[in-house]
Amino acid sequence: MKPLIGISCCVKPFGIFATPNHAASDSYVRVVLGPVGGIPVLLPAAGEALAPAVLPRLDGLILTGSRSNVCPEHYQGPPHAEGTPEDHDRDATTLPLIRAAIAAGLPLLAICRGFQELNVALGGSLDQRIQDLPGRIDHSTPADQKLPRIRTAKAHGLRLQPGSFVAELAGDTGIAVNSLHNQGIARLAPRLAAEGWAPDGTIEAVRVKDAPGFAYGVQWHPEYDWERDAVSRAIFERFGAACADWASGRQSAGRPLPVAAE
Ligand SMILES: N[C@@H](CCC(=O)NCCCC(=O)O)C(=O)O
Repeated sequence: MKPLIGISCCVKPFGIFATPNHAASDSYVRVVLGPVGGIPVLLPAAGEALAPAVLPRLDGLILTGSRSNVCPEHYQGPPHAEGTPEDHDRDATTLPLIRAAIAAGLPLLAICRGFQELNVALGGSLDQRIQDLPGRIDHSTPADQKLPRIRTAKAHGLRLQPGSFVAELAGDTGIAVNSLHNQGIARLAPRLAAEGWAPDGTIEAVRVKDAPGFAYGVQWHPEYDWERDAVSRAIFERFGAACADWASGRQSAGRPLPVAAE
């Protein structure tokens, strides 16, 4: 049985009345159906009650990227600049969901905003516009480029911790990654180990130090280029293998399985 993979949604206005909808990018659905080898399950931003209800039925969790930003109140940061997009419903859902998933040992892959949520959920903080900090490069989405190029362009290289998860996948070649973010890790959460850095020192990859299984976060977007980039694909294949192991354990341990439709 293929593993069920939770994908975090954002609340986004749709249609002529801009009514709130719960949405996630097609790139996450496709990567779960592809190299992850699972069944995607979109998780609405329905608040903290979602975690205990849904986690026992999942075999893995992806925290997705988004243009919105973690509200600074969650890390005692200064208010965002006027017009900075936020998604309070998503924060209220993913921060407790991350803590519960890690406590349960559920395989977890946090991407971009999800990477930032992982750090905040575990007690870290964020810088809100890293391009304004001395010595830092601009990691944000170039507004004048076409989306395909932004998503697959390699914006900067990464220094990887020898022996770390991504370093094992990248071999000696090292990797270059896309970059679509304004925010970044300021104070690293105590339970996270940094394993990858941009040339300007921005933390780009972390591991949950005391997690029993797969629990990683990346600031870049491997879901945008796994069809052409071997390391991106391998990240999802390793995550999928961890989820498949979790699923087989869940079946054998008799943990709740979705009730088959009548
Ligand atoms: N908003 C945060 C996180 C950035 C992020 O997740 N980018 C993905 C954008 C996806 C899209 O363009 O739809 C930040 O700016 O740091």
